[in-house]
Amino acid sequence: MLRAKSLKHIYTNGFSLSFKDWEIEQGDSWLLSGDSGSGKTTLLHILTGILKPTEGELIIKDTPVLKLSSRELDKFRGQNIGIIFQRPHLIKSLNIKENLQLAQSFAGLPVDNKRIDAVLDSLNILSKKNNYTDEMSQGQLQRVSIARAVINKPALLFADEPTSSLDDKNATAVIDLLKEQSSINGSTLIVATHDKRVKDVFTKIYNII
Ligand SMILES: Nc1ncnc2c1ncn2[C@@H]1O[C@H](COP(=O)(O)OP(=O)(O)OP(=O)(O)O)[C@@H](O)[C@H]1O
Repeated sequence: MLRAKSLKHIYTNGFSLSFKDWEIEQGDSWLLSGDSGSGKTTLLHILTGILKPTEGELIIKDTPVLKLSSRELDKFRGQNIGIIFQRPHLIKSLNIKENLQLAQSFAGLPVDNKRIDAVLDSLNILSKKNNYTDEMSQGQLQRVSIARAVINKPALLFADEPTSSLDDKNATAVIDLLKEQSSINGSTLIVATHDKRVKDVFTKIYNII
């Protein structure tokens, strides 16, 4: 379902990163591992269409992602890829429900309030759907980020260092939640982290050397 071949990125200052080839099958759960500064975020940004690599090929669900126009790419990403960033990317002037409605519209999909309620319920924050982001705790905000990422049932669910700032108990809880949500939504999970505590939970590891 995802094939990355000969990916290479050269930053404007000349710093260059090359990535070994990667094939991801549907239903896999992958750990993207590597030391700090090895290129995990760079690779994650390439695979999610946020960063265009200097060279290489990226096929997701038979679509040559790097050949899409920016408008096509936005739509493709909205429908097929969910991303949980290190910090929540939510719009402060919208409440939680409206943030999720926006994620549906942005992907070119109709607003589906039943779906929004079901996702918020599965994450135990349904009662907070009319709250604004500054009326939520950090843990609740992280669950809203997960809700936003899975709202369109993405084929691929990516998370960038979701546990780095958490204690052992909460780190385990977040990984369990990501696994549960990827299973409910039929998404393939890829978690980038250098957090050694979560390594055992994944069936496959892509190591950046
Ligand atoms: N805009 C940029 N211009 C030049 N070099 C960059 C840029 N962004 C990142 N880099 C370099 O690319 C390398 C990989 O960075 P990246 O953020 O992908 O690493 P990472 O593995 O995610 O690190 P961490 O675990 O510390 O978050 C680093 O050496 C970094 O200095």
